[in-house]
Amino acid sequence: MLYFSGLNRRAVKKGVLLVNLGSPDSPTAKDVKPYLDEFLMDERVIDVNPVLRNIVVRGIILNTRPKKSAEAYSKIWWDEGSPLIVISERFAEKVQKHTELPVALGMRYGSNTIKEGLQELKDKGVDEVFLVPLYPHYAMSSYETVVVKALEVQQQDFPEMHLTTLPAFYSNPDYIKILSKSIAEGLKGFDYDHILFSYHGIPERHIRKSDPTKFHCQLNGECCKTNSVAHHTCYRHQCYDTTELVKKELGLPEDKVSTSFQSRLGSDPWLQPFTDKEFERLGHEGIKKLAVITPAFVSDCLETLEEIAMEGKEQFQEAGGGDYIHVPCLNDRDDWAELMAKWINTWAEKAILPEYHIR
Ligand SMILES: C=CC1=C(C)c2cc3[nH]c(cc4nc(cc5[nH]c(cc1n2)c(C)c5CCC(=O)O)C(CCC(=O)O)=C4C)c(C)c3C=C
Ligand SMILES: [Fe+2]
Ligand SMILES: [Fe+2]
Repeated sequence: MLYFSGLNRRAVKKGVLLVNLGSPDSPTAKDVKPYLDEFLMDERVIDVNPVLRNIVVRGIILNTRPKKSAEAYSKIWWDEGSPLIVISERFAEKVQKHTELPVALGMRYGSNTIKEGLQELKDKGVDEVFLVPLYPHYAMSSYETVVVKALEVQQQDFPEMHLTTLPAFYSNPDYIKILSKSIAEGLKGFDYDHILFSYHGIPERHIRKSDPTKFHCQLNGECCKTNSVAHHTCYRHQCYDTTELVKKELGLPEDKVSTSFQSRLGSDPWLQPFTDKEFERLGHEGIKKLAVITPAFVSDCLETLEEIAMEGKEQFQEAGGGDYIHVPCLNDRDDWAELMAKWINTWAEKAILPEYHIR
C-alpha cells in the first residue's frame, strides 16, 4: 500500500520490523558461546568500560556459562528450534494476516539479524519502517539496545529508510486487557494461594543511568509512586505498573499478589526482591498453590520455560510448597497478534502511536 508523506507528497511504502532478543542456533556450547559473546559484549547489557567488559565476559563468563546455558537450552529446545524464535515467527505470520503492510522479523543477537529484516523490507520497496521492540517495558538492556542497533544499521546500510518506534506498551489499556485475559485463562481451575509476577531483573545501576532527571529514581519504591518523566524509562516503575494494572483488571486480592525479579548475573546489586528467594519465602510461609506470571517476556523462552517453569517449581516445592503453575506468555495468541496489527494499522493510517499512561 502506498502512502504520501510530507509537503512534497512523496510516495512512501510502509512496513514493519518486529524485533525480539534472539537465541543460539542450537543448544550446544559451540553455538551458545558466540551468541552469548555478542549479547554480553553489548555495552547496554554489561555496561562497564570496554576493557573491563572484555575481561569479565571473555575472560570469565564465557569460560563456564556456555556449557551451563547449553544444558538449560537442551531442556526446552523444540524440534523446530528455539521456542523464542519459533514463537516469534508464528506471531509475525499471524500479525501479517491482519495488515497489508509487509511484516519482517529480526533478532537483536544471533541469527536472523535486524539487518536481514530491514533488507527484506527494502526488497519489498519499503522506506518507512515501524520498528517494534518486542518488550512491554523499557530497559537499556532490552528495548533501548534494539532501537540503537536498528538506527545504527539504518544509518549505515539503509540511509533512505526512516524508522518510527513503538513505545514501551506496559500500561497500554488494550495490552493490559489481553494480558489479563491470558492470565485468567491460565489460572482457570487453579485455586491459587498466591500469584507471583516475575520480571527479568536488571542491575540497579541501569535504572539510575536511564533516569533523565538523574535524581528521581531512588530504588526505594517511593519514587515509583510519584508521577515523573523518569517513568518513561524506569523499568522498575513500569514492571510494578503492569502488576498493578492486571491486579485491578482482574480484581485480584491485594494480599495474594507480589512482584519479583529473576535471572540475575554477577555480583552487582540487581533489582529486588529476587524471584528465587521469593520461591523459598513463599514455600516457607506455607503457600501451597503458587501461580507464576512472566510479563517481561511476550514469548516463552529459556527464562520462562526453564528458569521459571522447571527450576522455579523445584525451588518452591523444596521450600515446602505444593502445586505450581507457570502461566504461558502471550506468544502467538490471536488477540495479541490482532492488537499488534491494530497498532500497526493505526500508525500507518493516522501516524498515531498507541496510547499508554505514564503515572
Ligand atoms: C547482564 C546481564 C543481562 C541483562 C541486563 C539482561 C536483561 C534482559 N534480558 C531480557 C530478556 C531475555 N534474556 C534472556 C537470556 C539471557 N539473559 C542474560 C543476561 C542478561 N539479560 C543471559 C546471560 C541470557 C542467556 C541465557 C543464560 O545464560 O542464562 C532471554 C532468553 C533467550 C532465549 O534464547 O530464550 C530473554 C528473552 C530482558 C527483557 C532484559 C531486560 C529487561
Ligand atoms: Fe536476559
Ligand atoms: Fe521509581
